Amino acid sequence: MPRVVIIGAGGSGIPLAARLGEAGHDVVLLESGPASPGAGGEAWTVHGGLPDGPLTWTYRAELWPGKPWRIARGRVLGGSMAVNGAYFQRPHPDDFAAWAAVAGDEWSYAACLPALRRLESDLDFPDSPVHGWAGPMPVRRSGARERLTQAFLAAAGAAGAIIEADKNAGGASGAGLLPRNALGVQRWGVDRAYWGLLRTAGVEIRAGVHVHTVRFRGGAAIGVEIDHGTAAEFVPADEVILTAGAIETPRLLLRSGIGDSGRRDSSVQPVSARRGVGRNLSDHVAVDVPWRVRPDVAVDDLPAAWTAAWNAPAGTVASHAIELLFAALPSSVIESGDRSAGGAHKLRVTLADPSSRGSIGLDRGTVVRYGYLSDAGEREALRDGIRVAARVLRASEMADVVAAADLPDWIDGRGPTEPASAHVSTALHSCGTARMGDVADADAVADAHGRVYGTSGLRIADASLLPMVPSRGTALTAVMIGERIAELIAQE
Ligand SMILES: Cc1cc2nc3c(=O)[nH]c(=O)nc-3n(C[C@H](O)[C@H](O)[C@H](O)COP(=O)(O)OP(=O)(O)OC[C@H]3O[C@@H](n4cnc5c(N)ncnc54)[C@H](O)[C@@H]3O)c2cc1C
Repeated sequence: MPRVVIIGAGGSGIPLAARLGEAGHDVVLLESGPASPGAGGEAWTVHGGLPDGPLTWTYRAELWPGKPWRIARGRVLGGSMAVNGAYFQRPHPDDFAAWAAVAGDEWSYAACLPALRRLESDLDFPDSPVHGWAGPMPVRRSGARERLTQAFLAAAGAAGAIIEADKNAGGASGAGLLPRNALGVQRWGVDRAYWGLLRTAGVEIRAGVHVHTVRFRGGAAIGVEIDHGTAAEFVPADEVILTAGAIETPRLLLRSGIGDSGRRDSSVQPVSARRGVGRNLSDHVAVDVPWRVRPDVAVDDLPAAWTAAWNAPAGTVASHAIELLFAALPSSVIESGDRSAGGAHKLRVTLADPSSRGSIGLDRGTVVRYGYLSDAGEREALRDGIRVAARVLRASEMADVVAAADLPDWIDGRGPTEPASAHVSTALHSCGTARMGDVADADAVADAHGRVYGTSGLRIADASLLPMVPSRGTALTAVMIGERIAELIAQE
């Protein structure tokens, strides 16, 4: 069997490595961060995923020109899934339809459903025909008896949301409990979930090694160069697969001579001039609407940060699709990991189907330029989303839990650019930076199997491939991509 070297042990890389190993490939998985399964902490905190943490990459970013920001991604076995918020929603069938329109039927909902089922054990719906019951990722919904969450769902229903019993069933979008990859307080990232499979499949894992470039002979990838600081090490491969995430995968390509001449590293031999490398960054802009729980309401000692969401399709509450993400714990608790921290809760409003696109660069300064809200229709849609959040928070169904006097003035204003721009951020769901598509499509970097155009023996298998971000969080999508590319390789 050929020797496959996979770069990046995150949401996509670990499932891919495990499945290729199971299929008998000789697999080496290289990870820049340390090998500490479960190192990122518990599922109700994202403390481990904040900038400057010991297990993160920290980048300078720009939400739109002139609006600086800083972001983090996981740098540890498990990648960003080892430090994330642990909500685990499937993409909607409409998201698959949009991907398939660009990349072909191999990315339709029907084609991807076996991978969706194989990756999970849905502990709430084990008998459902659309769910799996024997996969590595445990899926569970919490908040069914939690007072704040139930008030939010009732208010969303009163504001017009369809109530979804199972947000991962692929039905009409609406409001419901969030599926999560956690058991009690324990986050169950890919590092934990696939650990047994990785071991039995004989995958060789090397952590703490940073891959600098892919090396080529002619247009064929022959291995990778590891940067040890003072020395370099060459790791030979029959095939190299990039699963370094939507920021580092395009940067690796640009460092290795793949991309257009203005973007790629000019000091290396050009390999392929596909101009889509580092462009087409698609992510969710977010506005956090702060609100306070009435002083007489006790907040439950919940295992979850985010417990429920309302996914409103385009044309229902705004011209774009909107997600309202409900946190049943105060933000400072979620971000500090300190249960005794008090403060405001946040209802997160995101633009779920953005048309704005950003870019990733090799620059030493600003690496990620999101290019958010470049279009007036998006700004208006986000304002509409904030107005819906205000309606939900002021609904009679929430009156027993929300201290109405503590809602910010700007939710009725003209935001988000003013005065609410101080509350705008990113949901950290980056996709699309080396996207799939037809070879004749000048912006496509890879085919539907992730094979990079203009090369042989080089493939991409992470969210960089997606033509656009799904209308939900991206963690489950990342795992599915790893599973799906393993299936597509088996069919070649
Ligand atoms: C703080 C945070 C919270 C989030 N919360 C949620 C959530 O609750 N729900 C949700 O659906 N989504 C969430 N997301 C998004 C989700 O976690 C990601 O979409 C998903 O993890 C992406 O998987 P990936 O494999 O593409 O990248 P990652 O999981 O980031 O993995 C990439 C891996 O590659 C490694 N790597 C990169 N470059 C190199 C190199 N040159 N050499 C060797 N190794 C390298 C990295 O260290 C990393 O381990 C969150 C993201 C963040 C950052």
